[in-house]
Amino acid sequence: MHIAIVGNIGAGKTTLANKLAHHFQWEVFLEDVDHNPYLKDFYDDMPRWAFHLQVYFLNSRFRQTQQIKQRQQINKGVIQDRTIYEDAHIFAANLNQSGLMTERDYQNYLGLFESMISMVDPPDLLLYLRADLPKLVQQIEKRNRDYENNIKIDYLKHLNEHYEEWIRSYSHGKLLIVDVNHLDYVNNPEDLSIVIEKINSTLFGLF
Ligand SMILES: Nc1ncnc2c1ncn2[C@@H]1O[C@H](COP(=O)(O)OP(=O)(O)O)[C@@H](O)[C@H]1O
Ligand SMILES: Nc1ncnc2c1ncn2[C@H]1C[C@H](O)[C@@H](COP(=O)(O)O)O1
Repeated sequence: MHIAIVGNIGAGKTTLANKLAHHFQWEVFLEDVDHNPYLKDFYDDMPRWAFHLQVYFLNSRFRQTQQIKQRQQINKGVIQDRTIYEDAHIFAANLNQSGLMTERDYQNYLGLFESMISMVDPPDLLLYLRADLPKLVQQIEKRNRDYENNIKIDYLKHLNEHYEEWIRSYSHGKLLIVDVNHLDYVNNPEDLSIVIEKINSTLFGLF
């Protein structure tokens, strides 16, 4: 079983991924953030570093998908924090449309993505955490990563628009949308139970 958690920056993916991994006793696969050599530079100067960051994320995410495939082959459950789809359909697309990644670099990137994607298995369940801008801002501030302090509201807004468009057309498998605006699964165990019930119901028909 493979559940992938998707959503905008600060939506609560990592927090939920860890909690679900604990609950189901499955392995968790997180994003390569702390050792990412481009992320800080990217936030300082997006046009300069957009292509480098996308290639880095694409490679690290692809490597992760292959590790997840191996776990699936031996019937291990997996919770994944963010997918390779989001790199291309959300982040790279947004950078290109916002004029922060040139058409030449974007097409080069998409060629690489297309070559890789045929080797990627979709998750059994895509769990989209939908959050409005105030919730995202509040949670990004709460996490307090210094390089994210200057993220513009417009950047988050455009990412949210891309998420909504992508989710509308998602067709690779089961999809569960959870509105997290009024959920606090950090401090409130009942809120976590609500999410777990929804997952069980969507995946196994249990409630
Ligand atoms: N539903 C929630 N309610 C309250 N706080 C949350 C919730 N989800 C996440 N948080 C807090 O918000 C911050 C960002 O969450 P995180 O899981 O790192 O988001 P993401 O991985 O989506 O970027 C963390 O400090 C986390 O404790
Ligand atoms: N593909 C990406 N392009 C740009 N930025 C990205 C990409 N994938 C992740 N990020 C950024 C967004 C955040 O600053 C960190 C971690 O993501 P989070 O949603 O907080 O887990 O990396």
